Amino acid sequence: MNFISTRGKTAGIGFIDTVLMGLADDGGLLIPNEIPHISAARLKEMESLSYQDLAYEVFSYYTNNEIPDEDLKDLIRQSYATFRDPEVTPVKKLTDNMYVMELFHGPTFAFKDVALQFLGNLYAYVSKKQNEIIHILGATSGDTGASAIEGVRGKEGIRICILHPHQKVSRVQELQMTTVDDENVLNLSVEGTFDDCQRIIKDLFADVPFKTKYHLRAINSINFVRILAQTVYYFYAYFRVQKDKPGAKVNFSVPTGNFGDIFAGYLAKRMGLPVNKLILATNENNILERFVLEGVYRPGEFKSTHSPSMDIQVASNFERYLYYLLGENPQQAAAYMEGFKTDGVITIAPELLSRVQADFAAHGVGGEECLATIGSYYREHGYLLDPHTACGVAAYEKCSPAEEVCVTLSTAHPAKFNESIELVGIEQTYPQPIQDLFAKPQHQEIVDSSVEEIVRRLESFYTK
Ligand SMILES: N[C@@H](CCOP(=O)(O)O)C(=O)O
Repeated sequence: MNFISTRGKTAGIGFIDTVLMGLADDGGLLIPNEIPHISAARLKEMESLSYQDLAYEVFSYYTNNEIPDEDLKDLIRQSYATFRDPEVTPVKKLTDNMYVMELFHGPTFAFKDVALQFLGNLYAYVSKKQNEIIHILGATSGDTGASAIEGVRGKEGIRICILHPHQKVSRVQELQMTTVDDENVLNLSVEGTFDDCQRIIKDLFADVPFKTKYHLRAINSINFVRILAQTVYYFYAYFRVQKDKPGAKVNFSVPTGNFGDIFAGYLAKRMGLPVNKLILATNENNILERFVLEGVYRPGEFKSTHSPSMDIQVASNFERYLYYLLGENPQQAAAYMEGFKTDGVITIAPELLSRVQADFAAHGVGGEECLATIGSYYREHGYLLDPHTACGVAAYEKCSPAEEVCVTLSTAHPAKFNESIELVGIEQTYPQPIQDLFAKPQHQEIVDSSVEEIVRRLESFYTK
């Protein structure tokens, strides 16, 4: 196993180097040179593994023996010991054919912890073993930032800078990031949107001399390890459902903005997990829905919604999927991405669209629909959905036939988005770690959205 770029000019990269490279040096995204296939017999044997053992098994297909077994097990153990639920990602049944997989039991109450607790520990491990300086640079629409900071705060040999869009994340998301007072953390609040933050990050990672000089490392889902760690919970949920409904075909409804979480599901399917349909749930920023329905990938006008973590126009991982859709042809993938850069649109042929629609269904959930879903699940099932999960549930209702089984990924705890929960007229009690945030001072610098400004702030942070 080694890793190659979707654009074909970077290849033969080992696992640790893939982690460190983040974005491929040719500007593409790193992917395995071949997707490992797990046989049906082996899947059967994996059914009763604990979350940690399952993670070890899935990671082992990719780590290329670069991390000794005991060290890998230890990294996994440490990473999931911080979760409040012993199952890590418990699966709850809400109706006969509908399950919710709760991904929010980690330290920052969002699914990002599943991958970023591991990646934070892995960075610390590599930094120590290889005497590597790790300067993490990331962009967030709210959840990734807090989770990445939590994963590495106070860790020796590591500095982290996170860009978030100024006043476009929820109050709790902002507090989670900016109340951290460790010296190795810098929060830049960018006057712009998440897409501006992500564009800056990608420009800086694509500048190989700059990236090398400052040892830039990625925590966003451009980093393949993010995808890999998120793949594990698809296996976990599928096996839990099989226990309840042996032989059931399983759909997954996935709230997604950057296409990372749902791409992890696609990868699990390509590895042999019998995933039926992947339902792509998004909000009014519905570029991905339009792609699945019409075969046209074109950013629209940015809208602030009840589900700010999905307020994204340009989805980072789309390029990984495009590569597979184009028959693993890097020249074509590079040409499509070049076309997107110049014309701002990708249009695929009808035969490719049929393939997309064989794998995915999609629904962009409106604001009223999102709030109505929160209200009805609270009243009818006594279950409080966060607004992103509510988009997942609304998309499940629209796209998954009633007789089919579906798992909706619950990506965050509702306490992170009280602004929206209040609008439904529901009063919630915050978990203590969230309540505590309101009394803490904040640390952040408000900056404009130019690359030059960010470089200036980074250079002063790195040379402190
Ligand atoms: N929704 C994300 C945006 C960044 O996505 P990532 O999966 O690439 O980290 C967030 O909450 O920050």
